[in-house]
Amino acid sequence: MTEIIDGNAVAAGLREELTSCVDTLTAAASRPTLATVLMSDDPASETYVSMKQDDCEELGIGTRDVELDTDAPASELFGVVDDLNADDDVNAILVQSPVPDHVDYREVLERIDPMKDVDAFHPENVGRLVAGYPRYKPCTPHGIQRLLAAADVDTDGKDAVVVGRSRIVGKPMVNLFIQDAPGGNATTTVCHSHTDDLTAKTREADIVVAAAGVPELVDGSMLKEGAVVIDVGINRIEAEDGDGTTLVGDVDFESAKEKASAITPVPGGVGPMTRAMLLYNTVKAASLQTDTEVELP
Ligand SMILES: Nc1nc(=O)c2c([nH]1)NC[C@@H]1CN(c3ccc(C(=O)N[C@@H](CCC(=O)O)C(=O)O)cc3)C=[N+]21
Repeated sequence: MTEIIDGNAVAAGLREELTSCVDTLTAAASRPTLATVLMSDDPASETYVSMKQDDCEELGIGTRDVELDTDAPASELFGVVDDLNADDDVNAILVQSPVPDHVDYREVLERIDPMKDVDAFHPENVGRLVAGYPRYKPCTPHGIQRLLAAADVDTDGKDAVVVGRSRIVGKPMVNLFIQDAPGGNATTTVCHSHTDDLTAKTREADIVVAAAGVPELVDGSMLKEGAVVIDVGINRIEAEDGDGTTLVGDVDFESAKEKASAITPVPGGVGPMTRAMLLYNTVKAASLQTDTEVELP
């Protein structure tokens, strides 16, 4: 029987455990607080940001909600980041991507105080991760490590194939997989759009992480029997009945399920874990900034 890894359930368990950390920090120091900055009219971005805000409220984490017009000058966004950096009541800052074309996202990321950078996208935090002493682990790959652990998948000595080399998923996933266990010590191959024979690589894998942003790229014929399949894709495509859009992953779930020993669904897999690890990093940020120890789950 193929295990369907329930990201909603694993994330809910983690949120529950984080609640006591939030209570400890609130009592001993101050309420952990996350600021979200949205500069987009994209309904998906709006939904993600409001889900993140709702998660915070559920745990007792404070929120700041900044929204900017998409035609505002970049300097206005920089000013918002500067103010949030300087605000001692704000522990964590997330500038939702994508930002409009006239804003250089890289400049935004480099402006965020690395101590408040709960996405772990600032070069200092990327550098620490690559060097092997991460401060914050990037939310999606960290969430994937937690999902694998929850499904009793030991990565140590396994062959992992990461499909996709993005800054926010593929690259940090590789870095976490090649670090020490738990969740690491995997022999890791990274594939991307210039990979000559993707199927030859994925067929060798004990663990496949599909993070290419290509709908249903990985199907059952590309998998080894018993592989563990993690689907990071969130592609909104036209519904088959022509009525609106539907959400599909980077994995063809039905055929992949026939081969896999365990697989994550979309929705309800990696997405909720990404949000849970953002809460985790926010709690960690508050703990670091207030010198208050908490036992992170
Ligand atoms: N600075 C920044 N940090 C991010 O972490 C970031 C970002 N920008 N920009 C966009 C991506 C995307 N992302 C998602 C997180 C959770 C779900 C999620 O919870 N999805 C649910 C619901 C999906 C739905 O119904 O739309 C699920 O998969 O079950 C999806 C997408 C974070 N991102």
